Amino acid sequence: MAELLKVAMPKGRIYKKASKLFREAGLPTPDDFDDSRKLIIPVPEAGMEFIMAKPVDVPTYVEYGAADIGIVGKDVLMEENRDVYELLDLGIARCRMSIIGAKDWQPVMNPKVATKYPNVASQYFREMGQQVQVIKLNGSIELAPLIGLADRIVDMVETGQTIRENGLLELEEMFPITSRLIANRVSYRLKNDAIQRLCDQLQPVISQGG
Ligand SMILES: Nc1ncnc2c1ncn2[C@@H]1O[C@H](COP(=O)(O)OP(=O)(O)OP(=O)(O)O)[C@@H](O)[C@H]1O
Ligand SMILES: O=P(O)(O)OC[C@H]1O[C@H](OP(=O)(O)OP(=O)(O)O)[C@H](O)[C@@H]1O
Repeated sequence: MAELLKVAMPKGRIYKKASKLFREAGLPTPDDFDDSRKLIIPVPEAGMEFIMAKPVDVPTYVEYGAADIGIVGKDVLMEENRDVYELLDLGIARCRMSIIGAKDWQPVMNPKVATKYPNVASQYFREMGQQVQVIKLNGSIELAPLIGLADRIVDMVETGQTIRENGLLELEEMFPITSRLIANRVSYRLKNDAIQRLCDQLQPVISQGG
C-alpha cells in the first residue's frame, strides 16, 4: 500500500477555516473522523494522515519531513523562515501585520518595539533604515504600549477590535496575511502525484477575496 500523505493541520484559529476549505474541495478533514484529542488521525481510505500541530510548529514539522505538507499563516512562515516550498495561498484566516502605537505616540530615538514576531519586525525596521529595540512577547501584545514596556508593537489586526478597545492606533500596515499550503522539499518530489492532486482539488474552492 502507498505511504499516507502526512498533513500538518494547525490547531486553533486557522483550523475551522482549513477544514471548511478541505470539505468544499471534497477532501477529508480530521473532524469527519475524530472529535477526540487524538493528535494523529489516519484516513487510509483517502491516503492521508492528519497531524494536529500548534500553528507555530507547522513549518518545523514540514521542514524536517515529519509532515509532507502543512497549513500555516504567512506571518508564521515569515517569522520561522524554514526551508519549505510554499505551494498555495489558501486565502483563509485573512488579517494583516501592522505597526501599532498609543494614540499619543511620539517618535523617539531607538524606540522599543514589542512583538510575537521578532525576526519579521527586526528585518522590516532594518530595511526601513530605522534603529529599534525589539522585545519578544508571546501574547497580549497590546498591553506593551499601555503599560510602558514598549513605544510601539508589531501585531496582527483582523477586525481592529483589540486595538480599538485598548485605545491604540494602527500606524502602518506592513503585510497582508493569509494561510498557505507548504510542502517538504523531498516529499514534494517523492509524493508529487498525491500533492498535485490535492492542490488541484483545493484550487477551485480557494477564494482570494475573502
Ligand atoms: N485576529 C487574528 N489574530 C492573530 N492571528 C490571526 C488572526 N486572524 C487570523 N490569524 C491567523 O491565525 C494564526 C494564529 O492562530 P492562533 O491564534 O490559533 O495561533 P496561536 O496564537 O499561535 O496559537 P496559540 O494560542 O496556541 O499560541 C496566525 O498565524 C494568523 O495567520
Ligand atoms: O483585530 P482583532 O480582530 O481584534 O484581532 C487581533 C488580535 O487577535 C490576536 O490576539 P489573540 O486573540 O491571538 O490573543 P493573544 O493576545 O494571546 O495573541 C492578535 O494578537 C490581536 O491581539
